[in-house]
Amino acid sequence: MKGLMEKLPYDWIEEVVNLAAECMVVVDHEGIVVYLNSAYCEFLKVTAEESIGKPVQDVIENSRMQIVAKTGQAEVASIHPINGSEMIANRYPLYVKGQLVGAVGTVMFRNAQEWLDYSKKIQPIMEELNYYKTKFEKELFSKYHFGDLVGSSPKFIEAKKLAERVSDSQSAVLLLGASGTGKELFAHAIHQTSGRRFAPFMRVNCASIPEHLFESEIFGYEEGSFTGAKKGGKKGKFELAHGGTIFLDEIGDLPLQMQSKLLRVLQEKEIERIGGRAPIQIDVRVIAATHRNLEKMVLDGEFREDLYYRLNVIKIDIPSLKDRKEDIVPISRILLKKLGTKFHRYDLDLSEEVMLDLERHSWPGNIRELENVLERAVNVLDGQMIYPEHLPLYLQQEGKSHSQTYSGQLPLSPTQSSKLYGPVKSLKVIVAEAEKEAIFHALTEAKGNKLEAAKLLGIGKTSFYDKCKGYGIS
Ligand SMILES: Nc1ncnc2c1ncn2[C@@H]1O[C@H](COP(=O)(O)OP(=O)(O)OP(=O)(O)O)[C@@H](O)[C@H]1O
Repeated sequence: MKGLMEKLPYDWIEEVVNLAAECMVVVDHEGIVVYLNSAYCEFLKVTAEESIGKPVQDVIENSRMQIVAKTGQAEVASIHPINGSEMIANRYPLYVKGQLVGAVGTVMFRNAQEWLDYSKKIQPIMEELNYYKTKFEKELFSKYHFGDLVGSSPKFIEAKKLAERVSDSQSAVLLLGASGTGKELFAHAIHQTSGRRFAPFMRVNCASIPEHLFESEIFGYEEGSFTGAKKGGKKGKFELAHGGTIFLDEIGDLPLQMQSKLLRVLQEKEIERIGGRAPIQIDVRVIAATHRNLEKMVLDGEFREDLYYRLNVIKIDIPSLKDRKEDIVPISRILLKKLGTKFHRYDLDLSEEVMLDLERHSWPGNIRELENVLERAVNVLDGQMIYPEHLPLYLQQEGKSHSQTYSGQLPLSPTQSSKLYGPVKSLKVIVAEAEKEAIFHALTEAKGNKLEAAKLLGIGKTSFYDKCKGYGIS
């Protein structure tokens, strides 16, 4: 091999090194710089003259060249922070006639501009990756603890104590309660207190997955198992939850056919991907939740009895807000604190009248509805105290009808009337306000589902969307 470069004019060699090796440094056995090419000089903003003869660590920050020159161990594609940038460095020991005489180092990119161009391309990709990583971690790992479950009513304390006691058991848990009572929060807290807390928490909304996609979502599939199957296949939720907890939300909405498939997984403790040849062992703890009456569904033949018994090992009834009125104000205060942080509004409080209005309402949407009511109040509030006029119209009306029924002072004097109703507005404005409130109310009841909300209001989809647009409701 010797002499291969003999025909290469000497002044070409340097150019070739500059072009081919990008940034290059050569050190001797003691780690003293013996060569630094012009691209590296340019990048480091030094001259070759001032660098050659110096220990490499004095020329290149974070250098490990002196180590490689001693150990003879190559370091390939290592991340090397220089000038505030993460460079990719290769360090090779230099052997001449079988003797370790030093080391040669290169970093990718010939100059800072090249690096900048590259990092401009890579930056948005890294940001996107971080965004999905955080989202994935957020979704996959539970975030609530029992400390987040506010309430001191006996029924609620009983439910919370039972949940805490069974957290570490491997048995299935069935959470029963009306919509918005905190079933998902309970599921998170149980997982978070269990020995599985460092493993994933996977939520499956049985009501929202279309029937034809259920199997592939839950059990996954192998590559090429059907038209449109992703390359490399896909893991199902059970596989993703391996070692952790799977939360089967709205289990009462699971179609019968899917109930049989789910039962099989729970019995066999293994799943088979669509198009897969071998079963996959899984170890997951199941927590199911529903607002529906599963016992009645079993009697009506809508829910499999055997599945019901599998899921109903530990049953926890979560009380509705109307059955724990004493918790309404403490929960509201906690929610106001959270809203304060979200909207940068601090020391928010409830007036006496508002506390009474909140305690009087029946809260069909439970804590979710309470959250929406308070968020709305914070949005229309100027100071820190929430008064009845900051509540949605339907709550104001309830409050008013209560005072009308019980005050025994009807008809009201003009002063009383304007105190209660405020200044007289045009009928058009009053109708618009009432419509807006009705839309908010329906959206709360329908958990944000616009089609459902339109149905509740008895109007068409287009008309509903038009109204939302008109009132700036997104
Ligand atoms: N005890 C509680 N203390 C404070 N906030 C709560 C409590 N319970 C529920 N919440 C809040 O109320 C909202 C609804 O809770 P969650 O989603 O857990 O209810 P859910 O019963 O699972 O509802 P759905 O059946 O509609 O899915 C959430 O934003 C949650 O943070």
